[in-house]
Amino acid sequence: MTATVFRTRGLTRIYDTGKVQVRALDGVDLDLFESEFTVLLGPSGSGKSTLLNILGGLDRPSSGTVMFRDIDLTRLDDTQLTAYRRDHVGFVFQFYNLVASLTARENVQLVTDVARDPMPPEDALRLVGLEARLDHFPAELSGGEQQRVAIARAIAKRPDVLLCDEPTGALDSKTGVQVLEALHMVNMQLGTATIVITHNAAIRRMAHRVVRFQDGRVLSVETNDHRIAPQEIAW
Ligand SMILES: Nc1ncnc2c1ncn2[C@@H]1O[C@H](COP(=O)(O)OP(=O)(O)OP(=O)(O)O)[C@@H](O)[C@H]1O
Repeated sequence: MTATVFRTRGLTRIYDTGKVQVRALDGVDLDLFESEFTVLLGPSGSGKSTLLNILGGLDRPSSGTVMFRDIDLTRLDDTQLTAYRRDHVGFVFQFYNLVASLTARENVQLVTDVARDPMPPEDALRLVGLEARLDHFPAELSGGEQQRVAIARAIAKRPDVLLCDEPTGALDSKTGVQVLEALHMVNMQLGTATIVITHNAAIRRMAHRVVRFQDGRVLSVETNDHRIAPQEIAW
Protein backbone atom coordinates (compact mmCIF):
# COMPACT_ATOMS: atom_id res chain seq x y z
CA MET A 1 0.00 0.00 0.00
CA THR A 2 1.29 3.44 -0.92
CA ALA A 3 2.10 5.82 1.93
CA THR A 4 -0.10 8.82 2.53
CA VAL A 5 1.33 12.20 1.66
CA PHE A 6 -1.61 14.16 3.13
CA ARG A 7 -4.11 13.08 5.77
CA THR A 8 -6.87 15.43 6.85
CA ARG A 9 -9.26 14.75 9.71
CA GLY A 10 -12.28 16.87 10.52
CA LEU A 11 -10.82 19.65 8.40
CA THR A 12 -13.05 22.70 8.69
CA ARG A 13 -12.57 26.21 7.36
CA ILE A 14 -15.06 28.89 8.25
CA TYR A 15 -14.86 32.30 6.64
CA ASP A 16 -16.37 34.93 8.87
CA THR A 17 -17.46 37.80 6.67
CA GLY A 18 -19.17 39.73 9.47
CA LYS A 19 -22.81 39.11 8.61
CA VAL A 20 -22.55 35.47 7.55
CA GLN A 21 -20.28 32.56 8.25
CA VAL A 22 -19.33 30.42 5.26
CA ARG A 23 -18.31 26.82 5.97
CA ALA A 24 -15.96 26.42 3.01
CA LEU A 25 -14.77 23.06 4.38
CA ASP A 26 -17.02 21.13 6.71
CA GLY A 27 -15.26 18.18 8.36
CA VAL A 28 -13.13 16.79 5.54
CA ASP A 29 -11.46 13.40 6.15
CA LEU A 30 -9.23 12.66 3.20
CA ASP A 31 -6.10 10.62 2.46
CA LEU A 32 -3.93 11.48 -0.53
CA PHE A 33 -1.03 9.27 -1.51
CA GLU A 34 2.64 9.59 -2.44
CA SER A 35 3.33 9.65 -6.19
CA GLU A 36 -0.35 9.66 -7.10
CA PHE A 37 -2.13 11.91 -9.58
CA THR A 38 -5.35 13.05 -7.91
CA VAL A 39 -8.12 15.10 -9.51
CA LEU A 40 -10.46 17.20 -7.35
CA LEU A 41 -13.85 17.80 -8.93
CA GLY A 42 -16.91 19.64 -7.67
CA PRO A 43 -19.21 22.57 -8.29
CA SER A 44 -18.06 26.15 -7.89
CA GLY A 45 -17.85 27.05 -4.22
CA SER A 46 -17.63 23.45 -2.99
CA GLY A 47 -14.31 24.06 -1.19
CA LYS A 48 -11.68 22.71 -3.59
CA SER A 49 -9.43 25.79 -3.62
CA THR A 50 -9.80 26.20 0.12
CA LEU A 51 -8.53 22.64 0.60
CA LEU A 52 -5.64 23.14 -1.83
CA ASN A 53 -4.59 26.34 -0.10
CA ILE A 54 -4.54 24.61 3.29
CA LEU A 55 -2.59 21.62 1.92
CA GLY A 56 -0.09 24.06 0.42
CA GLY A 57 0.33 26.05 3.63
CA LEU A 58 -1.20 29.21 2.14
CA ASP A 59 -4.11 29.12 4.58
CA ARG A 60 -4.96 27.52 7.92
CA PRO A 61 -8.05 25.56 8.93
CA SER A 62 -10.48 26.76 11.59
CA SER A 63 -10.39 23.28 13.14
CA GLY A 64 -9.29 19.75 12.36
CA THR A 65 -5.87 18.43 11.44
CA VAL A 66 -3.83 18.20 8.27
CA MET A 67 -0.77 15.99 8.21
CA PHE A 68 1.91 16.24 5.54
CA ARG A 69 3.74 12.92 6.06
CA ASP A 70 4.47 13.09 9.80
CA ILE A 71 4.21 16.87 10.10
CA ASP A 72 1.01 18.40 11.50
CA LEU A 73 0.71 21.59 9.45
CA THR A 74 -1.70 23.09 11.98
CA ARG A 75 1.09 23.13 14.58
CA LEU A 76 3.58 25.06 12.47
CA ASP A 77 4.17 28.74 13.11
CA ASP A 78 4.28 31.17 10.19
CA THR A 79 8.03 30.83 9.66
CA GLN A 80 7.80 27.04 9.67
CA LEU A 81 4.84 27.12 7.30
CA THR A 82 6.82 29.32 4.90
CA ALA A 83 9.72 26.85 5.07
CA TYR A 84 7.28 23.98 4.40
CA ARG A 85 5.97 25.74 1.28
CA ARG A 86 9.47 26.56 0.06
CA ASP A 87 10.91 23.09 0.58
CA HIS A 88 8.03 20.79 -0.28
CA VAL A 89 5.32 22.45 -2.39
CA GLY A 90 5.05 23.54 -6.01
CA PHE A 91 2.01 25.57 -7.09
CA VAL A 92 0.44 26.01 -10.51
CA PHE A 93 -2.50 28.37 -10.92
CA GLN A 94 -4.89 29.14 -13.77
CA PHE A 95 -2.94 32.27 -14.70
CA TYR A 96 0.73 31.77 -15.25
CA ASN A 97 2.22 34.76 -13.39
CA LEU A 98 5.42 34.77 -15.43
CA VAL A 99 7.73 37.77 -15.39
CA ALA A 100 7.25 39.38 -18.80
CA SER A 101 10.77 40.80 -19.05
CA LEU A 102 12.44 37.42 -18.42
CA THR A 103 12.85 34.47 -20.79
CA ALA A 104 11.43 31.03 -20.05
CA ARG A 105 14.82 29.92 -18.72
CA GLU A 106 15.18 33.06 -16.56
CA ASN A 107 11.67 32.66 -15.14
CA VAL A 108 12.61 29.16 -13.96
CA GLN A 109 15.98 30.40 -12.74
CA LEU A 110 14.22 32.75 -10.31
CA VAL A 111 13.32 29.65 -8.34
CA THR A 112 16.40 27.50 -8.93
CA ASP A 113 18.71 30.30 -7.76
CA VAL A 114 17.22 30.10 -4.25
CA ALA A 115 16.21 26.41 -3.97
CA ARG A 116 18.12 23.86 -1.88
CA ASP A 117 18.47 21.07 -4.44
CA PRO A 118 17.16 22.36 -7.76
CA MET A 119 17.44 20.77 -11.17
CA PRO A 120 18.96 22.87 -13.95
CA PRO A 121 16.28 25.14 -15.48
CA GLU A 122 16.94 23.54 -18.87
CA ASP A 123 16.08 20.10 -17.46
CA ALA A 124 12.81 21.37 -15.98
CA LEU A 125 11.86 22.99 -19.29
CA ARG A 126 12.82 19.84 -21.21
CA LEU A 127 10.57 17.77 -18.95
CA VAL A 128 7.58 19.87 -20.02
CA GLY A 129 8.55 19.76 -23.69
CA LEU A 130 9.93 23.29 -24.01
CA GLU A 131 13.59 22.58 -24.83
CA ALA A 132 13.18 24.59 -28.04
CA ARG A 133 11.76 27.65 -26.25
CA LEU A 134 14.39 28.33 -23.58
CA ASP A 135 15.14 31.89 -24.65
CA HIS A 136 11.63 32.96 -25.60
CA PHE A 137 9.88 35.67 -23.62
CA PRO A 138 6.32 34.99 -22.33
CA ALA A 139 4.81 37.23 -25.04
CA GLU A 140 6.44 34.97 -27.65
CA LEU A 141 4.80 31.84 -26.20
CA SER A 142 1.27 30.45 -26.52
CA GLY A 143 -0.94 30.19 -23.45
CA GLY A 144 -0.22 26.47 -23.16
CA GLU A 145 3.52 27.06 -23.48
CA GLN A 146 3.38 29.77 -20.81
CA GLN A 147 1.57 27.39 -18.49
CA ARG A 148 4.25 24.77 -19.14
CA VAL A 149 6.91 27.33 -18.15
CA ALA A 150 4.91 27.85 -14.95
CA ILE A 151 4.93 24.08 -14.38
CA ALA A 152 8.70 23.93 -15.03
CA ARG A 153 9.15 26.77 -12.52
CA ALA A 154 7.04 24.90 -9.95
CA ILE A 155 8.88 21.58 -10.31
CA ALA A 156 12.47 22.81 -10.77
CA LYS A 157 13.00 22.82 -7.00
CA ARG A 158 11.93 19.12 -6.92
CA PRO A 159 8.89 19.60 -4.66
CA ASP A 160 7.28 16.58 -3.01
CA VAL A 161 3.83 17.77 -3.99
CA LEU A 162 2.53 19.75 -6.94
CA LEU A 163 -0.75 21.56 -6.31
CA CYS A 164 -2.59 22.81 -9.39
CA ASP A 165 -5.70 25.01 -9.30
CA GLU A 166 -7.46 24.92 -12.68
CA PRO A 167 -4.21 24.61 -14.69
CA THR A 168 -6.08 24.24 -17.99
CA GLY A 169 -8.90 26.65 -17.10
CA ALA A 170 -7.77 29.31 -19.56
CA LEU A 171 -6.80 26.94 -22.37
CA ASP A 172 -8.48 25.30 -25.33
CA SER A 173 -8.51 21.53 -25.69
CA LYS A 174 -5.35 21.22 -27.83
CA THR A 175 -3.07 23.38 -25.68
CA GLY A 176 -4.74 22.14 -22.51
CA VAL A 177 -3.80 18.57 -23.41
CA GLN A 178 -0.15 19.62 -23.80
CA VAL A 179 -0.29 21.00 -20.26
CA LEU A 180 -1.82 17.73 -19.02
CA GLU A 181 0.98 15.81 -20.78
CA ALA A 182 3.51 17.97 -18.95
CA LEU A 183 1.84 17.24 -15.59
CA HIS A 184 1.71 13.55 -16.46
CA MET A 185 5.44 13.51 -17.31
CA VAL A 186 6.33 15.23 -14.04
CA ASN A 187 4.23 12.76 -12.07
CA MET A 188 5.71 9.76 -13.89
CA GLN A 189 9.35 10.80 -14.04
CA LEU A 190 9.76 12.58 -10.71
CA GLY A 191 7.07 10.73 -8.75
CA THR A 192 5.70 14.06 -7.52
CA ALA A 193 2.32 13.68 -5.81
CA THR A 194 0.13 15.82 -8.07
CA ILE A 195 -3.24 17.24 -7.07
CA VAL A 196 -5.26 18.99 -9.74
CA ILE A 197 -8.46 20.98 -9.29
CA THR A 198 -10.56 21.12 -12.41
CA HIS A 199 -14.09 21.84 -13.59
CA ASN A 200 -13.34 19.68 -16.59
CA ALA A 201 -14.69 16.21 -15.81
CA ALA A 202 -12.85 14.70 -18.83
CA ILE A 203 -9.55 15.15 -16.98
CA ARG A 204 -10.63 12.72 -14.25
CA ARG A 205 -9.88 9.84 -16.58
CA MET A 206 -6.10 10.36 -16.43
CA ALA A 207 -6.04 10.36 -12.61
CA HIS A 208 -5.16 7.55 -10.23
CA ARG A 209 -7.81 8.86 -7.86
CA VAL A 210 -10.77 11.22 -8.21
CA VAL A 211 -12.20 13.12 -5.24
CA ARG A 212 -15.60 14.80 -5.61
CA PHE A 213 -16.56 17.71 -3.41
CA GLN A 214 -19.91 19.18 -2.56
CA ASP A 215 -20.81 21.83 0.01
CA GLY A 216 -17.42 21.65 1.70
CA ARG A 217 -17.51 17.88 2.09
CA VAL A 218 -16.07 14.91 0.27
CA LEU A 219 -18.89 13.32 -1.70
CA SER A 220 -16.89 10.37 -3.07
CA VAL A 221 -13.41 9.04 -3.72
CA GLU A 222 -12.92 6.76 -6.72
CA THR A 223 -9.86 4.91 -7.96
CA ASN A 224 -9.41 4.58 -11.71
CA ASP A 225 -8.65 1.02 -12.75
CA HIS A 226 -7.96 2.15 -16.30
CA ARG A 227 -6.30 5.51 -16.71
CA ILE A 228 -6.21 7.07 -20.14
CA ALA A 229 -3.32 9.03 -21.64
CA PRO A 230 -3.62 12.83 -21.71
CA GLN A 231 -3.59 12.70 -25.54
CA GLU A 232 -6.88 10.79 -25.45
CA ILE A 233 -8.62 13.59 -23.54
CA ALA A 234 -10.58 16.24 -25.44
CA TRP A 235 -13.10 18.92 -24.48
N1 LIG B 1 -11.69 34.75 1.49
C1 LIG B 1 -12.95 34.33 1.56
N2 LIG B 1 -13.85 34.99 2.30
C2 LIG B 1 -15.13 34.55 2.39
N3 LIG B 1 -15.62 33.46 1.77
C3 LIG B 1 -14.75 32.77 1.01
C4 LIG B 1 -13.39 33.16 0.85
N4 LIG B 1 -12.77 32.27 0.03
C5 LIG B 1 -13.72 31.36 -0.31
N5 LIG B 1 -14.90 31.66 0.27
C6 LIG B 1 -16.15 30.89 0.15
O1 LIG B 1 -15.87 29.56 0.53
C7 LIG B 1 -16.57 28.65 -0.30
C8 LIG B 1 -15.60 27.67 -0.94
O2 LIG B 1 -14.77 28.39 -1.86
P1 LIG B 1 -13.64 27.69 -2.74
O3 LIG B 1 -12.95 28.76 -3.50
O4 LIG B 1 -12.82 26.81 -1.88
O5 LIG B 1 -14.51 26.78 -3.71
P2 LIG B 1 -14.09 26.05 -5.07
O6 LIG B 1 -14.73 24.71 -5.02
O7 LIG B 1 -12.62 26.10 -5.24
O8 LIG B 1 -14.81 26.96 -6.14
P3 LIG B 1 -14.36 27.30 -7.66
O9 LIG B 1 -14.46 25.99 -8.38
O10 LIG B 1 -15.37 28.30 -8.11
O11 LIG B 1 -12.97 27.84 -7.59
C9 LIG B 1 -17.35 29.49 -1.28
O12 LIG B 1 -18.67 29.64 -0.80
C10 LIG B 1 -16.64 30.80 -1.27
O13 LIG B 1 -17.50 31.85 -1.58
